[in-house]
Amino acid sequence: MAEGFKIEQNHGKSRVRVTRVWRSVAGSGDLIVEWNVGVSLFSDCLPAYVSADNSAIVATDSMKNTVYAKAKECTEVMSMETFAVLLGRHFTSYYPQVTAAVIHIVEKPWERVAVDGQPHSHGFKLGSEKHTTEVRVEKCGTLSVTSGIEGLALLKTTQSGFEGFVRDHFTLLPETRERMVATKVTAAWRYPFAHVSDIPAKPFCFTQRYLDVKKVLADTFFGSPLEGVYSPSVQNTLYLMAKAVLNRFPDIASVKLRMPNLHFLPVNLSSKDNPNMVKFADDVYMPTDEPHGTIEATVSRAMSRM
Ligand SMILES: O=c1[nH]c(=O)c2[nH]c(=O)[nH]c2[nH]1
Repeated sequence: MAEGFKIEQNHGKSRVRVTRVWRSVAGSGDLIVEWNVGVSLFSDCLPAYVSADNSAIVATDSMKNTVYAKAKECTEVMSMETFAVLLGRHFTSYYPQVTAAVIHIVEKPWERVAVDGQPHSHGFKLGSEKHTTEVRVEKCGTLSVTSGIEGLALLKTTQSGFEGFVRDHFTLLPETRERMVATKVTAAWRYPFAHVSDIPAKPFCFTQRYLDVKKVLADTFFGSPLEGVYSPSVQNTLYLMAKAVLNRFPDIASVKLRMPNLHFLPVNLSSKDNPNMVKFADDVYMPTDEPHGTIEATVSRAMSRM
């Protein structure tokens, strides 16, 4: 409470870009990660807002420097979830006035290349979808860790339709059992670690889990290699994808999926003189993501915490 007003505040540094290289990691050559780090600190610094007293403020410039200093200290390979917990623990234990820290990281998808079928010891190329994490650490050690995927672009040329929806005065869309379906999945799931002491020591468990969840999501979207699986709507496919993740990983309590419906519109072109210039036969489409449908849901186990 200040001067009769309530103020909730936090401050931090966004888009701190850091690259860490670990040299000659056993059996695989150099390892590189490129992280885009966001730090938000919740601290008792009301006087800065109310009476221009900056004495409790941790400079956002110092937060940025801390990211580089801690990356330097990480001499062993580390997942970005573990790095985020490490940063959160540092900020909440080093500064008395900091009550909580939220660390957000997006990893740039550098992937090791193969040359003549052999993994390259120090060559990488950029992939597409990104691994994300958000970690909140409280001073008392209470923890929340979510991980996610951003930009997982998936497409099927068939085995998709959309029927039985509301038809009214404004409806033009024909019903179909044959269409393309494409999306760019954003996913987030929460781990069960409730305290900083619960974080597992195994360095790759978060990274491996990210790869496993991504595979379950994509495999469920596509179905088997030859027949595939029919999608009656993006909504139903989203639900089946989330359910598959929850069934496969009992320690994940809830999954949030955002799946835009990126349209491929049938192309029919005609004029009075040329009525059949381009007649659509499931072959020529106009891709467009503007506008696009937005389908989003969080699927949880009953009694989950997310
Ligand atoms: O899978 C779909 N879900 C919708 O909600 C929707 N709405 C729409 O126009 N096309 C589609 N497709």
